[in-house]
Amino acid sequence: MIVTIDGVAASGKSSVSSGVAQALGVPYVSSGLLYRAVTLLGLNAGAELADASALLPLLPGVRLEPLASGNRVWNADHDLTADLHSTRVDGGVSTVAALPEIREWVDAQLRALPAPLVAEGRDMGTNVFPHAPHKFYLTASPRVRAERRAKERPEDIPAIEAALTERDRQDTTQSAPAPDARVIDTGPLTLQGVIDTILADLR
Ligand SMILES: Nc1ncnc2c1ncn2[C@@H]1O[C@H](COP(=O)(O)OP(=O)(O)OP(=O)(O)O)[C@@H](O)[C@H]1O
Ligand SMILES: Nc1ccn([C@H]2C[C@H](O)[C@@H](COP(=O)(O)O)O2)c(=O)n1
Repeated sequence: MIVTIDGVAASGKSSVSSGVAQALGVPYVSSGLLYRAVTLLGLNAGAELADASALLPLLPGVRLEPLASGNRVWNADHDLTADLHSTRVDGGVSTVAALPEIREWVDAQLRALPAPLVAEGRDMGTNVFPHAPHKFYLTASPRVRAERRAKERPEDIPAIEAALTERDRQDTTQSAPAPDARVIDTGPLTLQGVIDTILADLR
């Protein structure tokens, strides 16, 4: 069984997916971490982020470890995870995620994983696992998402909100909900409330 949880930036996808996966006793996979890892390696190498041919040679050592408690991304024996959620990576990741060659590489990594699993991102329900029997799509207003993010980042709420809105705009192409996804506005819900809503639907 595959459960897909897509949604806009900072809508709670990874926190909710982790909670749902732990309740089900299965792993979850955060596809955005792979796009973030490609971006980090590209930035560190001084590569042009819009040039797939400069990025693809950096990827053979990249491996995602889909633990239910939190995913980790490795480049050979170097753990990249702690560096993937920086403002620097946020600023470049949409450029990388727009490259068809990089999307193909990410999709292949995800499809190679064994079911059952919870998969989160933007196009899990539409493109990567279109036949998944259970699909969800998380939303919340930019202000609500920025207020949540501000608890984890040094920037102020208006700056975070502006960056999230810009990333939503850049990611629009791959971010449409699947027609058969249940859309959940997480704004009025607690994190546990969203997890419980999904678990109730699955039962
Ligand atoms: N329903 C909720 N109520 C309150 N806080 C929440 C809720 N959902 C998520 N959060 C908090 O919002 C923040 C962002 O959540 P999370 O990182 O899971 O989102 P995301 O969609 O995976 O983000 P990104 O797109 O940047 O990878 C976290 O601090 C998380 O604890
Ligand atoms: N399936 C996916 C997952 C992610 N992306 C892109 C778009 C995001 O800006 C970026 C980082 O993802 P996040 O950590 O915010 O979930 O990666 C995508 O295009 N498709």
